[in-house]
Amino acid sequence: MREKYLLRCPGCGRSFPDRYTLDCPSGCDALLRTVYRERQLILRDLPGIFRYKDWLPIEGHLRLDAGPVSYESVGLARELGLSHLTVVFSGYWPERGGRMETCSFKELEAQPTVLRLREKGAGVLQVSSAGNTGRAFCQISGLTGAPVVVVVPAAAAGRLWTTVPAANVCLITVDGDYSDSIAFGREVCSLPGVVPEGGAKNVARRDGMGTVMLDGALAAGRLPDCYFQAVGSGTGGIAAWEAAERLVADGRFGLRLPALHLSQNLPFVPMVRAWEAGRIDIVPAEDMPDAEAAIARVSADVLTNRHPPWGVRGGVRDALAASGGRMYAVSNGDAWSAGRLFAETEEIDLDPAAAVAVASLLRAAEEGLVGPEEHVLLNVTGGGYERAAEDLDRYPVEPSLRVRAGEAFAGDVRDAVRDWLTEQAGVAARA
Ligand SMILES: Cc1ncc(COP(=O)(O)O)c(C=O)c1O
Repeated sequence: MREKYLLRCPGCGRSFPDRYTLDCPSGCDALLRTVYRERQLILRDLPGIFRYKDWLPIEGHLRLDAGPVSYESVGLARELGLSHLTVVFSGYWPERGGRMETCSFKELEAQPTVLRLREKGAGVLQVSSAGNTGRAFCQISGLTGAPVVVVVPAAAAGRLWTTVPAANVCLITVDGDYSDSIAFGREVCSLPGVVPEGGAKNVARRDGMGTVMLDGALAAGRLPDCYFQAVGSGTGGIAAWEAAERLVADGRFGLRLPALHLSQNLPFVPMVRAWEAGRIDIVPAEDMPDAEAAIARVSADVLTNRHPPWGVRGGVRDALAASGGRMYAVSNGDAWSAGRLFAETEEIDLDPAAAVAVASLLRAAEEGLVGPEEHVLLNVTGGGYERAAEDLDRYPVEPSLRVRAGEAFAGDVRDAVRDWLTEQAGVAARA
């Protein structure tokens, strides 16, 4: 194969070149995958995730040193009675080399996504988010100058900050929840030149998140037996599975896929319920009854996606089934205690979502679902907020537009976004 990579549809088996393609041209209900020319992992002498450039859908790299950091746990491992616990940390922890200044693994997806879009010349990115993803994209916009339209629920606007000025962000707040932001974002993409980020369909997002598995396996010298992560969309779990399949094909890291141990935060646990009931589709009445009330009660609200890529070919359900995985429902109380234990034993504060993953590992160790000699990878998807608040500047991202509940993307609102796009095109032409 001449190209660095192709996209392949697991539905119809067709392969084709990438044009920031999010869907199979034949219309299959499947997540496209990247197939790279290099079958073995080559490490590049580049910063952050670009060390893994050969397995990212990009040609160049960004000069950003913000990748996952992996280390062998001592304190938490002793507490849990595990002999081989690799922590892969995404967040701010300078002593360990953690330089994701917005404190979550969403920076892993934002970096290759912004670069892929720029290389494909596809336009201006639109991202809908409940907080962490939007913040990560604002940060990468601030660092690279890439324009981005971010749509968030009004209640989440306070989570949108960066540690560098971000002058090329159009932040739109919507009176409503995450699903309303997604719906409004879709309308914004009807403007010529605005491209949806794509969520789980975006191969750059998944392969960026997959660097957690690559980094952890390199640090341990082998693939783990079990992988722990808290999930909302489950994209990180799919990414871990795909990266592990690549490492199996490489041949130097072991031949068995790690079992995915994925967790959600009670009372909103649609994927746990669908998995336990053996359902191919998430049935709202069964799997997320009283969704609004349930979402309001979780401590980790970034885990409350109502439309995860569950039953789609190559989605979360396939990843769990292929790897012999399992799911955990974690209460707020258990997550809180696990977060405190992690802070005591490893000496860094956690994002509430990462605390959910630690709680699931605690339960697995207690119940013998992982053995003391098994190799475990714990994906700590966010943390270091306290350190970041002490060390770093913080720039709130101010909303450019505030949209009322039910307001259509039309008239003045549409004109305002179009004017912003024209202004951005002028900035790009002058650069
Ligand atoms: C800190 C953190 N952890 C975990 C998740 C879940 O990620 P996903 O389900 O997309 O893999 C999120 C999602 O926003 C997050 O912000």
